[in-house]
Amino acid sequence: MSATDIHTGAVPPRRDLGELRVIPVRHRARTIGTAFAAVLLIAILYSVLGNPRWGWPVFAEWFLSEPVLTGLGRTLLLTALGAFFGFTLGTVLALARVSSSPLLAALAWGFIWLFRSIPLIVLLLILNNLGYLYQTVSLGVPFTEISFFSYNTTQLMTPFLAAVLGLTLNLGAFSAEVIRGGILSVDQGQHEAAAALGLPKGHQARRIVLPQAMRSIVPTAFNEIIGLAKGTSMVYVLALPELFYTVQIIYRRNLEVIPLLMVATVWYLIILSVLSIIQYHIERHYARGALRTLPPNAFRVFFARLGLVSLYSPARPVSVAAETPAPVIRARSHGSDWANSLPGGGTVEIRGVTKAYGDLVVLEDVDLVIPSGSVTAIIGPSGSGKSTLLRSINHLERVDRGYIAIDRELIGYRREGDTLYELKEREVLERRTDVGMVFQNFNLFPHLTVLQNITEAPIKVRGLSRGDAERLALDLLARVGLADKAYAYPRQLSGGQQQRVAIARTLALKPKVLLFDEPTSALDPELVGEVLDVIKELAQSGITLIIVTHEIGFAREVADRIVFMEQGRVVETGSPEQVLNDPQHRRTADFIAKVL
Ligand SMILES: Nc1ncnc2c1ncn2[C@@H]1O[C@H](COP(=O)(O)OP(=O)(O)OP(=O)(O)O)[C@@H](O)[C@H]1O
Repeated sequence: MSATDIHTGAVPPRRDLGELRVIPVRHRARTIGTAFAAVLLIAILYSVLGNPRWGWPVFAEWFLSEPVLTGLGRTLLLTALGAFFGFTLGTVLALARVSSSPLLAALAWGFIWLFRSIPLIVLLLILNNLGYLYQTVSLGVPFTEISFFSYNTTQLMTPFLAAVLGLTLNLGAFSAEVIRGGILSVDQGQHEAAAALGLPKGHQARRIVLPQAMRSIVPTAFNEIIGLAKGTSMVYVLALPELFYTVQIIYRRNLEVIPLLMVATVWYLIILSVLSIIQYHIERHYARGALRTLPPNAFRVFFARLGLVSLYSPARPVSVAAETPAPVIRARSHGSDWANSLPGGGTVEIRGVTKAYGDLVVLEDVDLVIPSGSVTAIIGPSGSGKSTLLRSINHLERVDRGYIAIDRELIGYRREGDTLYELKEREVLERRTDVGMVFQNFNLFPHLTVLQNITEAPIKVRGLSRGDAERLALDLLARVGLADKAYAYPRQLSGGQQQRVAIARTLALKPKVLLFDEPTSALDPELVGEVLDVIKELAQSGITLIIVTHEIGFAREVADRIVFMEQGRVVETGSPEQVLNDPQHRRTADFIAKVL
């Protein structure tokens, strides 16, 4: 660019820029490192291929020979069976470890402790000698003559069965801890959201918790499987001719030790490479929703290395929409099927509710009746027990004294005279579906698309067909202004959009009562309005709304009644004008003066 250009501010013609040559910065250390790597590689290749003692002709003779391939087949079969049964056992043990039954958890812990302590080789030898300890293996009713079957242990426990059993027990114990680590890594909010939607425990584990846990399970699990594939060589102690034992037999006869060890090594390298590719794809599968953009698949990485394509496809969002064409969404707003089929609001009765965490009394003798179809805002200082009260309404928290009923039906209990019997999990889940809950942190399921988030509970809990559930979900998404986001994953949405999806998800169960736990406090100020607008519209729908909020202006605008809580007690209730403009208690007045 000339000096005149600078003074006049004229932009140089485009072709001038095109003619400029770009010289990338030189990294001297990187160049030396690359040269060193190249020399090292050449030296290794020269030493391996140039030294006749490696015996490559013998390697070539045996690499695809029948006994080696038979041994390889056995290694692969042992790996597959050990991995399948080992991880199945590991999953059961991990679920037992995190279960609320102390005995079950202790039993699982004992199993893991024992089988992680015993070296695999010792375990295999014990199993191989089981016939010495127990002559027969039988199944029957203890202390009676009844027997369903009985086998001779020595005949039953073949070397192959002992190998599969030993590898299964060993991998089961190690993988249980890997799986438990994965389960613990899933946010508590995910469990709560699933429970609040009334999803049964088994379904929660299968559809919500385990798929998310897989992200941290898969890398370590593959380490275990690779260890297992190599660990199968340990079954030589059972004289079972898998890959390693087969080459041992061959080199003892022809004394070509190194070439035959190379045969085994190269096959193990191939197994490991295949497992690594499988691992990459499984990790990629479970990354759906966890990342805003999926990592490229292995083929793309390969072709990108060759410079044939770019590593990432241009601006292609991770959404099913990219793979499945989205159906035409017919937005039906007011007067839709959904709105017409609402069950109407429920009356919430909270009677003498008291709850403590250890010595800390969080709720003390709370008495409230919230009429059907009303909008109640609960306000109060931090730690006053607002969220705990809300969570007690749908039995996410168990109260110590008193009871909570919706339309005269207790949520977590059955009443007989003066006694309350706690309901079974299934019954609690059924009743809970009348009470929807929207959380502060949205708690959407990140591995499911927006549509799947909404349809999960209606299909599982309400028994809707997939088609009906999807129609309902699309209708609700249109109502909250997100019809075009049905096939996106939650992480691809803004906070405000995520919260609107969470509201739609809750509405899909057609609850009588809707609980909002500070629905806007995790949002940036400019996103608060869009969520509040949706809640304002819901206030007209006839559903009973109970909102814990710090948005006093919003509470004034939308609520019929305000409840002020402090130190676990209801201090004052009344219309917004009364509580906010003319509070009866000094503590209410102090709080309002501080927040307004
Ligand atoms: N699981 C728990 N274990 C022990 N203490 C708890 C537990 N959950 C809540 N608490 C305590 O109970 C009290 C009430 O908590 P809660 O979350 O209901 O208050 P809050 O009024 O909703 O507060 P905030 O407005 O800050 O959310 C707090 O002192 C809190 O530390």
